[in-house]
Amino acid sequence: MTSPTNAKLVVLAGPSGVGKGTVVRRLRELHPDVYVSVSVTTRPPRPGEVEGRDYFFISADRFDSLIESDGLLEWALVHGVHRYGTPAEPVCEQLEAGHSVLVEIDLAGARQVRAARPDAVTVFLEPPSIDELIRRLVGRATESQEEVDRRLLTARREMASRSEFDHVIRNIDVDQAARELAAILGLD
Ligand SMILES: Nc1ncnc2c1ncn2[C@@H]1O[C@H](COP(=O)(O)OP(=O)(O)OP(=O)(O)O)[C@@H](O)[C@H]1O
Ligand SMILES: Nc1nc2c(ncn2[C@@H]2O[C@H](COP(=O)(O)O)[C@@H](O)[C@H]2O)c(=O)[nH]1
Repeated sequence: MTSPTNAKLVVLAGPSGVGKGTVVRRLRELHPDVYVSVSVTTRPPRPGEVEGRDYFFISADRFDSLIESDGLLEWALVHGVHRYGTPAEPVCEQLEAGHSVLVEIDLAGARQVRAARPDAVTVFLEPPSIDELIRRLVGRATESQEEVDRRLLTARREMASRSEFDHVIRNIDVDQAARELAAILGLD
């Protein structure tokens, strides 16, 4: 898989609740043509999530088939519960067509992409503080207390990995963070 043009593969990672989804939504408002990969997941949809927009919600058997057929650029068991993966084909197609691609994934996935595609540009989105991260995760109110605790445990490990990334964006203000991400994607 090569990208003959200036098309970039940009990986956005960061702890659960830091605001990755929120920043990517703002990026899409600013740059409606940006291509954002849609992951597959074995997690059930949350209220309001739309198939094919937020995720492709698939069965564990289907996920196994995608792994076996090399259909995923990367995949991971995230927070020890559900599997998530990046479908390889649409990413390759976009890059070959000269379009930059943004993938929003966890730390394990970011490491796999970096190994498979050393030309990928990695971005870590960090919170202003751990207390603010907790406020955001709890305030979102989409997870049980048990799940919040699990995500915070993972978050502490992920925060320690920030120096592995090519860029670090501190998500204080959503608009500012989205503009910094756009600049990395070469959209400004
Ligand atoms: N800059 C910000 N200031 C204040 N609140 C924010 C900011 N960015 C995001 N939030 C809020 O934080 C919460 C978590 O954001 P979001 O769901 O985008 O996180 P995430 O990193 O995508 O999480 P996950 O990895 O679990 O999917 C949301 O309620 C969102 O509105
Ligand atoms: N390795 C991958 N991680 C992914 C992918 N898609 C999303 N994610 C990460 O999962 C967590 C949890 O997401 P949620 O929607 O259940 O809150 C989040 O941190 C995402 O970054 C993927 O394709 N591969």
